[in-house]
Amino acid sequence: MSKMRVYEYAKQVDKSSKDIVQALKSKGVEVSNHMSIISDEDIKKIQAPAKPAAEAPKASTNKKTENEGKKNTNMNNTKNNSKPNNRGSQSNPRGRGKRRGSSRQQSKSPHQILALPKKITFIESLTVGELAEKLHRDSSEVIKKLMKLGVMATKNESLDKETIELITADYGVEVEEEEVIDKLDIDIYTDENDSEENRTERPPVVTIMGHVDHGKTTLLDSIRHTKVTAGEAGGITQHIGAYQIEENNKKITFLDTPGHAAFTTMRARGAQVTDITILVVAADDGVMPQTKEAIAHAKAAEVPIIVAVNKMDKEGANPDRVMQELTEFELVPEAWGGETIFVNVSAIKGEGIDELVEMILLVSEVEEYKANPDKRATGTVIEAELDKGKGPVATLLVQDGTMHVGDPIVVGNTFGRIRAMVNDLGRRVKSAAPSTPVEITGLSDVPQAGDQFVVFEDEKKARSVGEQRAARAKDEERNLTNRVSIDDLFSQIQDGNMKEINVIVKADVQGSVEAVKGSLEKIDVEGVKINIIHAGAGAIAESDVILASASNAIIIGFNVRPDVNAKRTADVEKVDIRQHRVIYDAIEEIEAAMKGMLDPIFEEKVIGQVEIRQLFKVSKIGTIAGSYVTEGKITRDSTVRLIRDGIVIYEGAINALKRFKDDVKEVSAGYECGVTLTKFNDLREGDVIEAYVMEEIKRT
Ligand SMILES: Nc1nc2c(ncn2[C@@H]2O[C@H](COP(=O)(O)OP(=O)(O)OP(=O)(O)O)[C@@H](O)[C@H]2O)c(=O)[nH]1
Repeated sequence: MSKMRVYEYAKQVDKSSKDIVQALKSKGVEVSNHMSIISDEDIKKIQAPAKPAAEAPKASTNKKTENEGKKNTNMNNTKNNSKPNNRGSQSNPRGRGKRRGSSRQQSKSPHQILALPKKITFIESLTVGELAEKLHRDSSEVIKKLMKLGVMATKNESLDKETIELITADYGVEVEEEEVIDKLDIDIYTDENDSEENRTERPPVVTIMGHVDHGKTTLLDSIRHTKVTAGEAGGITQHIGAYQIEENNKKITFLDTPGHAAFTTMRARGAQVTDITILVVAADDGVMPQTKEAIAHAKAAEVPIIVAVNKMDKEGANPDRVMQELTEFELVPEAWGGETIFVNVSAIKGEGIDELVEMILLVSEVEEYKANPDKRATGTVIEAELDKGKGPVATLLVQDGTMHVGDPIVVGNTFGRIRAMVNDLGRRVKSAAPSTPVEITGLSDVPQAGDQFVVFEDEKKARSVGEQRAARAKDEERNLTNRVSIDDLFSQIQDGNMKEINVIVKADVQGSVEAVKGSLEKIDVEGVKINIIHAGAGAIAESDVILASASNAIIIGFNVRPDVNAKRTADVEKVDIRQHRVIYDAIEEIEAAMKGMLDPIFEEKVIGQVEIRQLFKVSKIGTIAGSYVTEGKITRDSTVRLIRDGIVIYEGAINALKRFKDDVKEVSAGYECGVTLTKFNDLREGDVIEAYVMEEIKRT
């Protein structure tokens, strides 16, 4: 009994919480409101010497009951006399059970006091009316009590947990929030039949990540060819998105879906499949943007990293430089006193593969990956597609338990019975142990990569859960009206739906990233926090959009553009990408949106993309970009942006747009053209010119 809330104490001594807060403050006790927690010592400070210490609970309870009784009688009288209609309207919107409650109240004589319940329960929230009913009190009485606490609520308004607790405490009624068990959560159907002794060693699951062209695919192929003997493979290896090798009777599972995508999509969907990440860094190129991104992903997932320094056969190979560069990311080689394993390899020549495999086994020995093969299987979807002949096919990674042909299964929002299983060697198998990837058929629909699966005990249950999950997913999709966008930030903040704004920041250079981050964090709009969930240098990638979609975030791009995939995904997922060239503009826009002061804006509409294929230097004119319109069209009067590797190099106007020798007004997709830009000559082959116009957008 050493701690209580201000309002509890206030009730005991029959004073208002406000008075108590003031009294406490005047004695130097730091309290902010009725919910603040105070100790016996604090209480002592404000107790007048004449008044005995806090009344014995018994006495105060009695007093309260008396009080409540009186109030209740009054309320009933008032209502009966002056508001006869209220009652009818009150029972209207209620459900059956609830109506019974109110009719019970109705049948009582106005003078008869209904006892308060000892305890009430609720799920998530209650409306004022529902709470009143549970307390056997009239709504207007509860509304008055709320007013006293400074809460203005109508009968149909929902109350949050804290307010429900306040009111019930005021009545001296116990309250408990009931946890809802989601019958459609497949986790609850996993096989409970588990114990530590049943868990045995399982193969590690390895993902290969690294910068474009550093040799991920070549390394995966090389490992597979070196370690899977031709005889075993029967000459045909099957691409199922993952494969297993065996070395010294120990297996290793490799995911060969592109590492980053696998990581981001799966992690965005809450799945963690990777045990070890191989970070491939080309010895002649060193640490590059995607190397950094890969490190960030692996670290966020707390997955151990083994560095494979690739392309050692190349003349310019400089493994020391790679090591040096990686120390900045806390990847320090053992030779230099660190803990990170570095292996020099040449994927193309198959050199260093043995050592790499050995190191993977070493890490897995240390980490002791375990699973229980004697229970119903659970795991994650690696890949899935619709096959014309076979129907939905999915590669599943069994993460725990053993899967058998014939098992009833729920996979994401679909279900089925496993008709056939094929392993990575293209062979039909009857069962799949932990860490084994298998391609299955027999599902009723195509699941998504990253979906979880659970083998069920009986098929009927699997069907019922699967069907309901599918229905719910459909509903959710329908309800996914709008993700957060700048335009509706203010209304969401106003509605109280938005307490935190998730933001992803992408900029051309790290310096800008830091600057944008810093300024965003400084924005101060009452009660709303900006939460930067990811920030980095480089183009806006699909993984950024997926992350934004998973966390309902806005992407702010500073001097960078989304690539094609990112743009497509952003359209589908309705992710708001805001692009700016001046940091101040970006900050101002967010701040204005948060305050509901957005000016009517012109929005840019990209009308086409042009790829520069060949350059012609003409002494008087400058550089002419021999180009090809890949998408949409380019017009003479459109504004253009020159993009190189996702970074905006130039923004301005077209100087001349020609087809052959003629000036033209516009050129459409599929045609070649010659372009010169106003006051800009540093064009390169492979650059992309994006043409856009500004359109006024009507706010809805
Ligand atoms: N000399 C040399 N070239 C290599 C080696 N490994 C890969 N390459 C070459 O580097 C290029 C890129 O290799 P990939 O395996 O496609 O690289 P990646 O990282 O999978 O590339 P993306 O899939 O585009 O991200 C190819 O031309 C390979 O032949 C190596 O060990 N030595």
